[in-house]
Amino acid sequence: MSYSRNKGLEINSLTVEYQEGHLALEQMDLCLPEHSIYTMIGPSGCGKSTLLRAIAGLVQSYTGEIKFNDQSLRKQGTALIGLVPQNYGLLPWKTVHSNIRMAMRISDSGRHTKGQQEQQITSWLTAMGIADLAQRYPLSLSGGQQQRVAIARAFAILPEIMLLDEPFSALDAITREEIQTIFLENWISHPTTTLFVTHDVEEAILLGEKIVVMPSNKEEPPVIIDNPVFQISHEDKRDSDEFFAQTKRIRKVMQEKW
Ligand SMILES: Nc1ncnc2c1ncn2[C@@H]1O[C@H](COP(=O)(O)OP(=O)(O)OP(=O)(O)O)[C@@H](O)[C@H]1O
Repeated sequence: MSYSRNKGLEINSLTVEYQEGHLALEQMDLCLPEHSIYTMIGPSGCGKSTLLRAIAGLVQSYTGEIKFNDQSLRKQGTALIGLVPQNYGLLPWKTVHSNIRMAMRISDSGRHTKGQQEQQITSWLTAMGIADLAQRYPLSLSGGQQQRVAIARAFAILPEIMLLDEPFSALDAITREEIQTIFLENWISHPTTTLFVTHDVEEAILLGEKIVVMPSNKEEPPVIIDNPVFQISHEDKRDSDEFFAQTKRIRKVMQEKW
């Protein structure tokens, strides 16, 4: 299936200042065409989480513009956004199932029947390998299990924009590879406009159509790198010459910009 690419997500001159004199982001510009997936890496404190939180509407005191298909995201309800935050963002007093169910109820606005929603929840929990945890509460789960619930919840609401803040950081290496594959398969069948923050260079190369490298100097613009590895079939990526060349290229940019 081919998707039209509208303007998508546009960040124009975004500046966030939590405390006077301390800029978390300074005049940042970035564009992600609709239905694209970009990965982002950057040094700690360069403003990656702040960017995701501003797009998601959790940070409102910013200057500049954030638009999706020409509509300002300042207006609530402009676009349905799925956010997987670093702290997972689960409600501790709700079970795993209820956490996902509630997000779907809020976002669905009558598009799907209760039965269809239940089917979706079961299918996402199964895909994430946590179907047996449906009736548990978040605080009784490991970090990696909570992370998988947060990912299942973000997928289940079928968002127009997906924002992920180091979503696989708490997973062991094998589970991480499995979930990366599931994640990418899902993105291919539902190509939501996606910005994926990671500290892992390999993960950035495996999952991004383009890779955004944030500089440590906030006055400098992000470096956007084309990623030919994205075109290679997922299981062959790690062993390809392009993957090694891309790793070298990105490390060089990191050395220059961090
Ligand atoms: N709620 C807040 N109040 C004050 N300052 C904040 C707040 N949140 C973040 N900051 C500051 O804003 C800057 C950017 O933080 P942010 O969390 O966006 O960086 P990051 O690139 O996501 O870092 P990391 O990779 O460590 O998660 C940092 O200097 C941080 O200390």
